[in-house]
Amino acid sequence: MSTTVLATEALNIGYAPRHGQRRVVANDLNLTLHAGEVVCLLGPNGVGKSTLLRTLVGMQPPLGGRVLLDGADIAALSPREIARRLSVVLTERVEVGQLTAYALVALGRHPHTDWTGRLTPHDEDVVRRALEAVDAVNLAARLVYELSDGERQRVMVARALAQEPLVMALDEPTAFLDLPRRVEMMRLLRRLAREMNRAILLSTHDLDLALRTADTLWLLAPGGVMHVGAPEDLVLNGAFEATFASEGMTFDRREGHFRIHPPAYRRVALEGNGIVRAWTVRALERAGCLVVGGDESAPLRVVIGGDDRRPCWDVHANGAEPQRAGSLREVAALVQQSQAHR
Ligand SMILES: Nc1ncnc2c1ncn2[C@@H]1O[C@H](COP(=O)(O)OP(=O)(O)OP(=O)(O)O)[C@@H](O)[C@H]1O
Repeated sequence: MSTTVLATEALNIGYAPRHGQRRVVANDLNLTLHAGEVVCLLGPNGVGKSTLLRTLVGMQPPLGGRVLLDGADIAALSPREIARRLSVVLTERVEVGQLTAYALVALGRHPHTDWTGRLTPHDEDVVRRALEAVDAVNLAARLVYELSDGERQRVMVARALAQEPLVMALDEPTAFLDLPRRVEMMRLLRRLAREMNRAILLSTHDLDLALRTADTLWLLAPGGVMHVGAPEDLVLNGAFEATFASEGMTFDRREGHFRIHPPAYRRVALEGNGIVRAWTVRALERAGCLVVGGDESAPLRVVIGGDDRRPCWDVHANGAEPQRAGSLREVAALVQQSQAHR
């Protein structure tokens, strides 16, 4: 197993205001993060992901236990000592005034420069390599406030990289990004972990991307219960499904994604296979149906015909003459009509 760069010992997290009630979010967390590893911290809203992340990076004191950064208790390290080992990328937009992307990334060298803050040729080299690593050399001279969300996020990751940390912690780095940019960001983080041997910890609500990208999931369930494991193990043992269990939604273990079930569903037997079947299931579920196999009995039967490029559907309702549909919009309309006439 590779080097442990961050660990917790019997860590309790939460809030202990001077006036008011103590609020425990999770207790007795014993977690480890290794060099070269991508860990995704997942959990439903309000379960405590940000609280844990803030405690791990030393921005919030623990209620009990310790966080060890590179073997040292983070509570005993100075901010500069922490910054040499750990960098943080937060979701909130930081006010950067008139800084260029280059100047912002160069700020990442601060923990390594002398009191004048002057960059040595080595520091400049590190900044250039950080920009290269996130494919942002062409953004160097641009003002940060003019960048798109995706471009700014890459520059923020470059700033974190320029710190040359052992651990990079990112709070929802894919928030505000469109799907291609989210995939790109996750790929980038994965590559940085592998090629630069960084440990990367990120919190996210992107369940699908986390399942596909993370080496390890830290799954924080309601009540502060933490499940740790490879994504596939946590799907197979049911922890993933249980953590996100919600009325009207079930997790499809075979496909690895959640299905949304409208509350009032009607059974529809579906005959047919392949890609047309998959999209027909989606359309029928959206129309409020529970789709069962073609060999099961149901008041409605849909039979797929044609081929993948030009499919058609025969809708049989309660033994009446079948009606032919040339699109899934028509299938949904026929299903709804037959419901109205029930
Ligand atoms: N400053 C605070 N003082 C007291 N309780 C707080 C404070 N900040 C957050 N909490 C509570 O701690 C719990 C965990 O909050 P946290 O923000 O860590 O959850 P989260 O998993 O990051 O949520 P989300 O996914 O919605 O961002 C919540 O019940 C929240 O109300």
